[in-house]
Amino acid sequence: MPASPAIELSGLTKYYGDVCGIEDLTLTVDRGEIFGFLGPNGAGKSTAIRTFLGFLRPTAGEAYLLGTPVSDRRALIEVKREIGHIPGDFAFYDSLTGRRHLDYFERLRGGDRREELERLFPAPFDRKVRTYSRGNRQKLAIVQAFMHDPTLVVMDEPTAGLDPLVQQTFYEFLEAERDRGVTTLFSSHVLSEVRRVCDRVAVIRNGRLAAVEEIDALLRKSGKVVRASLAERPPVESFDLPGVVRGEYESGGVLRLVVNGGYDELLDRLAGYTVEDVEIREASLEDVFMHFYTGQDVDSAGDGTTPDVASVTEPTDV
Ligand SMILES: Nc1ncnc2c1ncn2[C@@H]1O[C@H](COP(=O)(O)OP(=O)(O)OP(=O)(O)O)[C@@H](O)[C@H]1O
Repeated sequence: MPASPAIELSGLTKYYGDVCGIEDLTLTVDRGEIFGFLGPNGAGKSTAIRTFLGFLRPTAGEAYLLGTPVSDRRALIEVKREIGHIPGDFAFYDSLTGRRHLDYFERLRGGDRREELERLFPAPFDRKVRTYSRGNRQKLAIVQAFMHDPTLVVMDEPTAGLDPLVQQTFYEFLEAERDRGVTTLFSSHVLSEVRRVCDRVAVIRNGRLAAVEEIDALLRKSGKVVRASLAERPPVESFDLPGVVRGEYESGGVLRLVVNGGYDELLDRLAGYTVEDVEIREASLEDVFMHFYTGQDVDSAGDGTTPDVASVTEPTDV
């Protein structure tokens, strides 16, 4: 029998009273994936993680971890032995040293890989956590999440506070874990890191799933960014063409268009002006995000429905 998915969400919904945390999340994370949960502040990433790990009771729906329904509390205790977790707000005991924390987690769940991880993510383990920088707290959180050699690790913004070198070590570590068959899911609003390391990504917007995509497909779908310096400064609405999903003038006066097909029309239109310079490049994940966060009803399945350039608004903070 094939192994059950690492994570399965079925209509998972969580309301805090009247406030929507997440609504009707349905998705599957396969074994051995590095899966990204992307969304701006307040999108529902933490709520999703805390609900599918069983820390919050869902308002509706069900989650399965390694095939076990989270609502089965007894089975959940068992399956948690195979799971590692980095919460967004790790509640360390400030007056204890890092080492004492790790001793505690080792007694609780095991620590076969503790030494290896302490070497990989060194922190001042003999100092009290009170004195730790944000990065050192994160390193301690990483060591505790992986040291019992879990099958699945779920992390809420794990790289927050890590310096670039340690981030790099962390990404390489995740890739090596994937090669061993370990599944990791992490939330982020740092798009470059998701692009760098994830196999697939769920984009979450206002508590709902906006898309689940392979990273490559997401970037392909996002099309190209065309930056053009024009001698004239035609209104951005002049480029309200099929395939142009977003348009604006940058502060330096360069016209910037996110284009997804329909290049002929755009080139024809540009040819009507004096083009002093033009650059066409792959859209970044930031540009992709703008599709999802313009506040327009961009089709979540990405079937090409696009808002008019003129009505495209500034993206929210991602
Ligand atoms: N304990 C709570 N009580 C009431 N509302 C909450 C609570 N926790 C979260 N929310 C609300 O649920 C929604 C989703 O929040 P959540 O923290 O899950 O988002 P997030 O994507 O993790 O954001 P961030 O990146 O800022 O951590 C927000 O509207 C938030 O205000």
